[in-house]
Amino acid sequence: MSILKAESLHFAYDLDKGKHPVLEELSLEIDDGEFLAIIGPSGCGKSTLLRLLSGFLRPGSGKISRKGRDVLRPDRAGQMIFQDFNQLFPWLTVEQNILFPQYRFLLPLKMKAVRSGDQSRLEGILEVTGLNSFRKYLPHQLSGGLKQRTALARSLFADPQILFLDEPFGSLDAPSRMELQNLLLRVWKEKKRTVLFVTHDISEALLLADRLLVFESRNRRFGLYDNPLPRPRDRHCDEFRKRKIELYSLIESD
Ligand SMILES: Nc1ncnc2c1ncn2[C@@H]1O[C@H](COP(=O)(O)OP(=O)(O)OP(=O)(O)O)[C@@H](O)[C@H]1O
Repeated sequence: MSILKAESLHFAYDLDKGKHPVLEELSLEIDDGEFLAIIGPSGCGKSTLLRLLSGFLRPGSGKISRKGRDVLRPDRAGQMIFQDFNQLFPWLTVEQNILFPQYRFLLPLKMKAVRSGDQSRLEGILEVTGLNSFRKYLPHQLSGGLKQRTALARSLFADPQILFLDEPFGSLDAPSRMELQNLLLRVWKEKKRTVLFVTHDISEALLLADRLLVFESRNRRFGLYDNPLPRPRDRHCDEFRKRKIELYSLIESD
C-alpha cells in the first residue's frame, strides 16, 4: 500500500535574479514500509526533494499526499534527520534529547514527569540504539556516531510513519558509518517504518534500499530502479560491484 505520493512536482527556488529550477515533472509513489534511497550528483535536488516530501517546502506546482491527505507542512508522522552533528540540544542529556519533542512544555525536564508508557518506550529505544550507558551524557561528551544515534533515537521516539534521512551518516568515519547503517537496517526491520534516505554514496544506497531514485544528471532527469540484491547484502560480492558500476554510469552519463 502506498504511504506517500508525489504527482507532477515542479519546484524552483526564488532568487533575486529570477527562478532557480530544481525539479520538473517528478512523480513518485512510495510503499508503506519501503526503504527508498535518493542518489545523484551534488546539487541535483536530493535534499530539496526530501524537504518537499516531508512538508518543509511547498512545490511550485503538483501535489504531495500521505495516505490520501495533502502534505502541507511538516508534522509528527514524518521525522527528519540531518547530516549535521549539532542537531541535539546541547544543554539536555541523551535521554532528555530523545524525550524533548513530546515533553518540551515541561522544561526543565524532570525524568519523573515522564509517563510510564513513554518511560518503557524510551527504555526500548535506548536498548535498540545501544545508547543505554550514555543516557546521562550531554551532547558534547558524545562522538559523532553517538550523536547521530541519539538523533535517530529521538526520531523513533516520536513514532513516525516515515523517516526522512538527509545524508545522516555523511560526516562519520567508515567504521561508525557501517555501524549506524546496520543499526538503521535493524530498526527498519523491527519497527517496519518507511525510510527515505538521501546519500551521495552509491554503495550505501545499494546496501540499504529496496529501491533507488537516481538523479541521472544535473538537468533534472531521474529514474527509479528496484534493487534486486538479496538481503543480507555483501558489498564485496560480484553482483554488488556490478550494480554499483551500473549506477555510477547512470549518474555520470551526462
Ligand atoms: N535555499 C536555497 N535557495 C536557493 N537555491 C538553493 C537553496 N537550496 C538549494 N539550492 C540550490 O538548489 C539546487 C539543489 O540543491 P539541493 O541541496 O537540493 O541538492 P543536493 O542534490 O541535495 O546537493 P548535495 O548533494 O550537494 O547536498 C542546488 O543548485 C542548490 O545550490
